This record gives sequence, structure tokens and C-alpha cells, in this order.
Amino acid sequence: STGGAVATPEDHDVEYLTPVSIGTPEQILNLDIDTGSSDLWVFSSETSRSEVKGQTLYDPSNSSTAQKLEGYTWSISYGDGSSSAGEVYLDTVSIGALTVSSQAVEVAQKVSSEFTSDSNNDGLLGLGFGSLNTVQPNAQKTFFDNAMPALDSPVFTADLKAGIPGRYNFGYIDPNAYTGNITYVSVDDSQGFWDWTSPGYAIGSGSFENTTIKGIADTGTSLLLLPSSVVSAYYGKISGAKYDSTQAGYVLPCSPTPPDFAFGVGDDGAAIVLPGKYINYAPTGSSGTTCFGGIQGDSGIGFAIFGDVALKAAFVVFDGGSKTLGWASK
Ligand SMILES: CC(C)(C)S(=O)(=O)N[C@@H](Cc1ccccc1)C(=O)N[C@@H](Cc1c[nH]c[nH+]1)C(=O)N[C@@H](CC1CCCCC1)C(O)(O)C(F)(F)C(=O)NCCN1CCOCC1
Repeated sequence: STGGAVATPEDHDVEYLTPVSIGTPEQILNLDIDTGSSDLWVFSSETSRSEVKGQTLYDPSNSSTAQKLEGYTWSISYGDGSSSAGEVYLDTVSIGALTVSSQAVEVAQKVSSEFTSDSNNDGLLGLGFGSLNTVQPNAQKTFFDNAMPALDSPVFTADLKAGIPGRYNFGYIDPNAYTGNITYVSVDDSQGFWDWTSPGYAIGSGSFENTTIKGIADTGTSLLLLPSSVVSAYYGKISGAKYDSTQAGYVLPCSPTPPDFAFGVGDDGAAIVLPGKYINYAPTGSSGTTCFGGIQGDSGIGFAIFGDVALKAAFVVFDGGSKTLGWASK
């Protein structure tokens, strides 16, 4: 079997939302597919009313296939300090033509203010490794883990785009979605992430800098978070770029367009090139002359995060069979 659905960007490509069908008859929610976590949780009829602002709610009592897992609970917190918690049902979940009949659907009873204010985001669908799932007393499998045995190929692909809808596909690799070759690299799943090592980077037309960058491919993080040495080398090339403590990040003049940024993949010289305009992440003030940088530091996290700013420059294969990541230009 195979499946897939569109991934539509919110403003500034801060996140990508994908329609996911839950229950019988189907209830369609727009979820943030997140390879940095492994819980599928949704706003629901059980979410406290004061914490709901516009989101679509999953109501298990309106689904003939919903079964409550009595006594099961979940609670999760994310890198940006947001959090949610609740109870657990099993129900039918589909992404396009791909259906998992008995998927753990974690219904939120509480969500933090960041989720409440993100009115188009109806929840998250985690595609990290199972070890990250927070359900107690027994961890539950991700949609991908449940689907894998039936898939034509044990893979899903991320084809995020700048400012326009892209796609997540399951079970196959669309040869029309990328150019050149796909370079596969090994993944360390010991922390539950799609964790890999890039051999280095290049700035604009500059020479390639060999320096190992260990980080995760994370569709749920908006920016490209890199070691401070790399980040200061990049912004050091841009007159007017500086670290702005009030914004808690590097800012730069929105024009002229900043230099491209390339990160290496594999040891054959392959690289993914981010066009400089991707680094103009969003205007900071009303003037529109200063932009918040799409590349920021990873200090305090312990590893780099190849988030949407990086992923939208590539076609990425998440191979659950060989536990490898495939990177291609497009
Ligand atoms: C708000 C912002 C300034 C634009 S942002 O750049 O911070 N963007 C947020 C995502 C976002 C988009 C839209 C609205 C609100 C929030 C962002 O990039 N958040 C990252 C920031 C980060 C990562 N690391 C350090 N800081 C994050 O927490 N991403 C997680 C998913 C997010 C959570 C908030 C809602 C949107 C999805 C994540 O899952 O990708 C994660 F990997 F970073 C993470 O936190 N994974 C949780 C891992 N735990 C380990 C223990 O077991 C449970 C799971």
C-alpha cells in the first residue's frame, strides 16, 4: 500500500499542516507532521474549552470505530516549551489512501498557550522513533510504525516547499519529485530522532568547510539550528547582520539577498543548497528592512536541527527499513 497528502505552509513556512482523517465517519483534522516527536495527539471534545480557539476537534463519541484505552494517559513537552496532555483512544487513521485501522489517537485535555493561539493547528502526528512516545502505562506505535508492514517500501518522504504546498508520501519514492541522485546517510536512532551527521558546509561561492555537524531531520522545527561556529561564520559574511538579544537571534538586512548556504551530505561531495532568500525568514519590525535569520544557533540543545528552512530545499527519504536518510536536490 501507499499514501500521501499535501503539506500546506502557514505564514513564513513556520509549520506545515496536512489533512488527516480520523474515525468513522471520518473527521478531518489538519495536523503538523513532526519527525521530531512520536505522539499523534489532537485537539478534541475533551480539550478544556478555554484552551480551544478555532481548532477542529476530534470527538471520539462520534466515531463508531473509537475504542478508549482505559487508564492510558500521555503528557508531552517540546523544545520551545509548549506542552499538552490527555487520554488515549484507538481509532482508524488515514493519510490519503493509506489507512491504519487501530492507531493510538491521543486526545488532548490540556494544551499550553502556544497551541491555543495556533488556531489552524489541530494537533501533531509524530514520525520520530517509537522510543519517544509518551503514552503510559504502555508506549504506543507511530502511524508509520503501524503502517510499515503493509507499505510497498518501508519509507516516507518529505517534500516541503517555500510558500506553496508540498507533500508527504508513504510507501514509495516519487521519481518526479527530485533531481539528480538521492544520497543516503546512516541514522543514529538511539535518542529516538532521525539523527545524522553532515560533513560540513559552504557559504555562497566559498570553499567547503569540513566540520562534522550531528543533527536531526526535524519537520516540526521551523528553522535551521546549527553550531554557533557555523552560524557566526555565515552572518559574518553579511554587513549589517548581528545577534539581537531582544529577538534572541541573529537578524540581518532583508536586502540585498544574503548568500546561499550549503550543507554536505555523504562523503561523495553531495550537498543541499539553501537559496539565500530562505535565510530571510521573516521581517522583524513593521519597517520590513530587518529580517529574522532562518539560520540560528543550536546552543543548549546538544545537536543541530535541520528544520523546515533546510528541509524545504530538499527531497528527503526517511527509510524505516534501513534506518537511513536520503537527501536529494529538487
Ligand atoms: C515559534 C517560532 C519562533 C516560529 S519557532 O521557530 O520556535 N517555531 C517552533 C514551531 C512552531 C511553529 C508554529 C507555531 C508554534 C511553534 C519550533 O521550531 N519549535 C521547535 C523549537 C525547538 C526545537 N528544539 C529546541 N527548540 C520545537 O519545539 N519543535 C517540536 C515540534 C513543535 C512543538 C510546538 C508546536 C509545533 C511543533 C519538535 O517535536 O520538532 C522537537 F523535536 F523539537 C521536540 O521538541 N521534540 C520533542 C522530543 N521529546 C523528547 C522526549 O519525549 C517526548 C518528545
